[in-house]
Amino acid sequence: MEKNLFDPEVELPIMEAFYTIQGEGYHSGKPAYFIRLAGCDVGCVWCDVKDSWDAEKWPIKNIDELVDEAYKYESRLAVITGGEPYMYDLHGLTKRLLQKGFHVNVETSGAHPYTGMTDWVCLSPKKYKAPLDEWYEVANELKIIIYNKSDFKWAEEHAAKVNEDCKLLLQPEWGKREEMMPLIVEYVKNNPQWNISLQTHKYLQIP
Ligand SMILES: C[S@@+](CC[C@H](N)C(=O)[O-])C[C@H]1O[C@@H](n2cnc3c(N)ncnc32)[C@H](O)[C@@H]1O
Ligand SMILES: Nc1nc2[nH]cc(C(=O)O)c2c(=O)[nH]1
Ligand code: SF4
Ligand SMILES: [Mg+2]
Repeated sequence: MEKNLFDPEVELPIMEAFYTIQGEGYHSGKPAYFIRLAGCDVGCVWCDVKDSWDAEKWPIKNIDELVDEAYKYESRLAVITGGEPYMYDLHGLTKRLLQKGFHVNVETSGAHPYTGMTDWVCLSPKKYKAPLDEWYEVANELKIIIYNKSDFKWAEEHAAKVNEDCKLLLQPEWGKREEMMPLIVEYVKNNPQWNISLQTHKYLQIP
């Protein structure tokens, strides 16, 4: 990995941080403070935050100040996302959030090692850079993005690797949702171990 010019125990590159409603996945509908780390080397063609990829475009922010800002809001749920948050060691950020009484949920592709502490891990594997094996054991939720028909088979390959408590979710790629939703509905009706996840924040037009 590239050598960081900052100490991730103290500061991290941040694209944005905002209070909103968790729009997708198992915890959809819950108010949460989102921290979006800058930087991703996975390169999904359909990524909806490509602006996050180049970490150098974004400021390095102090972790204590970030967590103090999060603490001003009512919810004690924090979601760490990106970018790919595990490009960095998350020990410092997750420890500080937990000390302040937050539940710490993370969104990750699993392409980098697990660091720090979490209450909930949403693993969303990518064809462009496969998850490391360690993530299948820590994942609380497997969220597969359905971009084309072959992704159902690919989803099952990942489901075969996760732990037995892991929730299984299929989420349409946003640009393909009209084409893929009918297939997802049929698939979930026939394979009820899977549930549907929608990006409800996009329908609601909130961040
Ligand atoms: C932007 S990513 C950031 C976290 C991490 N890099 C990852 O991919 O899991 C957050 C979530 O959005 C999903 N996502 C990204 N672009 C999407 C799109 N166009 N349609 C549906 N879901 C998308 C990802 O699969 C992931 O579950
Ligand atoms: N409201 C809202 N919910 C989200 N859940 C996961 C998101 C992400 O980009 O990681 C996201 C996001 O960007 N906004
Ligand atoms: S891993 Fe996540 S942030 Fe990175 S390109 Fe893919 S969807 Fe975007
Ligand atoms: Mg998003």
